[in-house]
Amino acid sequence: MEEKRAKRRIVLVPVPAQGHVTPIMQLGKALHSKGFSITVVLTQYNRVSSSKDFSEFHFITIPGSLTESDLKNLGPLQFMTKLNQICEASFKHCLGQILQEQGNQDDIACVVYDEYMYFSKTAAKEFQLPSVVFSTTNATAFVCRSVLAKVNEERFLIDMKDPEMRDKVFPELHPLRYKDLPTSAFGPIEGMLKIYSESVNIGTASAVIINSASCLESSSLARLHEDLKVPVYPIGPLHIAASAPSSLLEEDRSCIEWLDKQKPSSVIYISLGSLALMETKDVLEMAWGLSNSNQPFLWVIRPGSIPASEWTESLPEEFSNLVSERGYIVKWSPQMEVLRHPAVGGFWSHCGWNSTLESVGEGVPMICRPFTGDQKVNARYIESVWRVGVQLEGELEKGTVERAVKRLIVDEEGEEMRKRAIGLKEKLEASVRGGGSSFTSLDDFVNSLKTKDSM
Ligand SMILES: O=c1ccn([C@@H]2O[C@H](COP(=O)(O)OP(=O)(O)O[C@H]3O[C@H](CO)[C@@H](O)[C@H](O)[C@H]3O)[C@@H](O)[C@H]2O)c(=O)[nH]1
Repeated sequence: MEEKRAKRRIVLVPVPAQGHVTPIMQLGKALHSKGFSITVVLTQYNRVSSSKDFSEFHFITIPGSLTESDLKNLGPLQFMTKLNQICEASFKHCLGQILQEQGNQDDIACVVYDEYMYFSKTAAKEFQLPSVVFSTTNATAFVCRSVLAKVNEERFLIDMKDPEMRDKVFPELHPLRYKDLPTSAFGPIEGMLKIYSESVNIGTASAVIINSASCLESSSLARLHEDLKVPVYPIGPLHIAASAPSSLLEEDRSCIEWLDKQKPSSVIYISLGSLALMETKDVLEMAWGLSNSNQPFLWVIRPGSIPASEWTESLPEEFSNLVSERGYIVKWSPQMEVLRHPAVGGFWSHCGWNSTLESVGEGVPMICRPFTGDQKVNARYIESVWRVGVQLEGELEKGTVERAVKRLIVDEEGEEMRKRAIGLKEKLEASVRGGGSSFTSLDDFVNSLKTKDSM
């Protein structure tokens, strides 16, 4: 194949939210280490601060985008729809400017955009630049979204309301049940299906990069490759391959000192990611259950995640009493460091894909309480495919919370899950090492940028 003059710049377009910013910045770091210059196009909302890891990256903010209060008012689904409408023109303008400044169109190797920033593909096409989709969820969730984008909306709505159907396995998506499908808690199903069909329609994109590894989901990756008819590159877990701190919130490191005082594998760490919200009654059931389990716990409660509360002040005194006995609360933790800490024996998670990879990547078993979207897919896989966790389904109740904690931290069953999680950790580490599947996949992607016919 003919070698072209090396194109050295990659333009990244992240979704402005923690769970998406983190992996795309890690991808940027991985590509930078392969010799590419990185330009990150940001919206005005949730900007990445340029830490030393990204000091050589070029950041551009496109004007006219949405603000934090827009997110609150619109909710994530509408926010993303609107963001895609607003950003299309400003991104085209921005790309035009980058090209003009460089004076050489050939210098941009490709535009890598988060699958939910689908406006990017139009601009890339207009300037005849190769575009590549980056999925921050896993391949199984991508397959699900492709299936959902094609369902009969009316029929699907009826099925999803039927309790018997909800427990049934969805055709061709074994072991996922109807209730495990990545439907959204953030708005009506119609809006969600529209976003899904936009995001899975990869248009003229020439490849898909996924933050996953073939040891986790080889059949979904194969299916995706077959469906999309373009190369699919599983290059994760990126937090192991190219760790790069990109927290949008300030981390409270005092929890590490607290962990230092706890016994090995005794602490349950609780964090529901950057978007999930909690009901006051659930917070209380959790506090009761955790307290009754007699295990120490470290709990991240994000400001604004409890209704009518800046932080925890609207909760009754009972909550503080329960927590003060053996718990520690922070607003935001250095999560990867927490999961690596020997005192941590289990992770109560909403099962966002980053948290899932980070937990399995440290061999920590999980209590799964998914909230929305792909988290339900991940929870099902954690419990019944990888068998490294237990899922809490239905109403949250202090008795079930207490039992789940004991199953994970105290019982033999938890020990078995921990062993399997450590087994997966080893496989994941091997996949990003020289010769491993994700390592090779990243190399294949980089090589594809150098050959004329593959883009
Ligand atoms: O106290 C905390 C809590 C979280 N994190 C980090 O924040 C990220 C959270 O990401 P994730 O677990 O994926 O959750 P969300 O923020 O909810 O992520 C969104 O994006 C993910 C990737 O697309 C999806 O899988 C989720 O469903 C979606 O909600 C992780 O890297 C954590 O390490 C911290 O650093 N400190």
